[in-house]
Amino acid sequence: MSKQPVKSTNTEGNIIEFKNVSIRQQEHLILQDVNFSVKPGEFVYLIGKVGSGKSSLLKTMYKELALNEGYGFVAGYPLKTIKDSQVPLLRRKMGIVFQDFQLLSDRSVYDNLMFVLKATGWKVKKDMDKRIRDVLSHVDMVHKGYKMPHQLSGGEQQRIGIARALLNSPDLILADEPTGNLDPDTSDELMQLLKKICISGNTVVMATHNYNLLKKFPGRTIRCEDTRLFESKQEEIEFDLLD
Ligand SMILES: Nc1ncnc2c1ncn2[C@@H]1O[C@H](COP(=O)(O)OP(=O)(O)OP(=O)(O)O)[C@@H](O)[C@H]1O
Repeated sequence: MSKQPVKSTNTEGNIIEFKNVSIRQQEHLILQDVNFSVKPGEFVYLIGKVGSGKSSLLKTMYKELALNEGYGFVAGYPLKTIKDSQVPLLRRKMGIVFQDFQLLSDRSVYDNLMFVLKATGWKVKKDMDKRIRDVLSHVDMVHKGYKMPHQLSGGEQQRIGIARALLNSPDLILADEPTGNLDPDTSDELMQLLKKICISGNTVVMATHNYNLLKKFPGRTIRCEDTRLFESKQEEIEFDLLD
């Protein structure tokens, strides 16, 4: 009998749910009383000052940081009880986009993407080629597969970072300061791309410092402050206080 695919949502219909979670780095308490949930298809910003815990929260979601206190559920998996052997399965349900792109500099765009497909169990060359073409087309980079990363602009490299995140058709995109190294126009283009990906059915959680983007592309905003999370209404965000 074939295995049923793991359902991405919990019984409450949430793709992410945290209840009474505390997050620590080493011994230090970074966030406490973390309670929030995200429905499939939502776009959620995570904001807060430098060191307020945005990356730590994202890392907890992709199981780079252990969740020891409270209940955490992400894309089908309970974070506290997930087995080590299941972590690759969790990671396949999500695409992660980093500020510094994290492309392998010694190989072409195509080979960067091929590397991830091979590492995640793809075997059939024809299917792999098609998937690479599809994700490159999604980010308008279909003719750049032969380029080396250093031959691309920062914005183009980040498009490849997003293409890589999409390879395994994830339900969830986690983006940690994806526009942090980009100029304002390129940041806008990236945002439009992430919004398009969200509209096509993905859930997106994006940590950002870029409050101009928040003004231009308003959305649900969760703020990390003084070790706690707060839902912020757009009009309540004191833009000048956050940088
Ligand atoms: N590996 C680590 N070991 C110990 N402490 C850490 C580690 N990583 C982060 N911290 C600390 O945890 C706190 C939260 O850091 P985190 O990176 O989550 O914040 P952030 O809001 O994402 O900040 P930034 O906006 O600068 O990326 C900071 O005080 C940081 O120094």
